[in-house]
Amino acid sequence: MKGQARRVLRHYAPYQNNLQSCFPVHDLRWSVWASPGHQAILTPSEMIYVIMGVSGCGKTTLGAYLSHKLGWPLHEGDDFHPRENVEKMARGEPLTDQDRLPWLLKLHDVIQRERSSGGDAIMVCSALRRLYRQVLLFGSEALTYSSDTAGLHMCSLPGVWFLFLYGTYDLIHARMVARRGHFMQPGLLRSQFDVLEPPAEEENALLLDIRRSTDDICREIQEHLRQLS
Ligand SMILES: Nc1ncnc2c1ncn2[C@@H]1O[C@H](COP(=O)(O)OP(=O)(O)OP(=O)(O)O)[C@@H](O)[C@H]1O
Ligand SMILES: O=C(O)[C@H](O)[C@@H](O)[C@H](O)[C@H](O)CO
Repeated sequence: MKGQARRVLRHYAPYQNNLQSCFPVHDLRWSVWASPGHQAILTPSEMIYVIMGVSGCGKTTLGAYLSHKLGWPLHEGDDFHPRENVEKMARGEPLTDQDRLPWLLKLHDVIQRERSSGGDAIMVCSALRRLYRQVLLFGSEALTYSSDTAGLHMCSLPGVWFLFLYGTYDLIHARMVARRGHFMQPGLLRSQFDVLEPPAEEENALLLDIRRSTDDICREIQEHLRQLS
């Protein structure tokens, strides 16, 4: 068992009898689930960074860079879109919630697999709306809660952090126009901003300004990782 996991178990042992129901401990990289009369169960979940933001904000660029720096596997969300979605975007039509849902569920499965195998990983996914992020974390369960309940209780999972790349429309549009050979048209950027719901703090989000270089952004993420360890 890892040193950190041992420390976590020691810390929570005295409180175990007072716990009324199963609950996740949110601020730890290791997931600990405890319930009355049961030993805390340690599940193997290391860190998963989901790089999010509108099209053209630099997700793929940062994902590749970070994956190389950290030696973590990279899951590129675009590779999981069904062909119809890619064709739709290439025609200049924005995706709807219905188009995105099966894609988000597939990405949820990837996150689940990584969490249960205890590996670190990076995922690139626009994750524009809060509900999309909840589907990434909780799968179809996120759809069965009312928005109030979901807003209160289903906003984060231990060991999964959203890295939100933010910047102005003009900066991102200029980068998209300069980019070559990508199916996503700059004309779709406005619709991406229309749908975007920036992540709130309780969603385990780190906000990263895209005016900085990829290397600078990467350093901040490495610092974040050091602080959590
Ligand atoms: N920090 C940065 N500084 C300057 N240019 C950048 C930076 N990050 C990315 N770029 C450039 O911006 C463009 C968009 O980046 P990228 O393709 O990584 O965005 P994306 O969010 O993955 O887009 P999409 O969601 O459409 O696939 C690319 O041409 C890339 O080289
Ligand atoms: O949610 C969405 O609308 C899509 O994921 C888009 O963000 C594209 O996949 C991406 O931007 C193109 O690479």
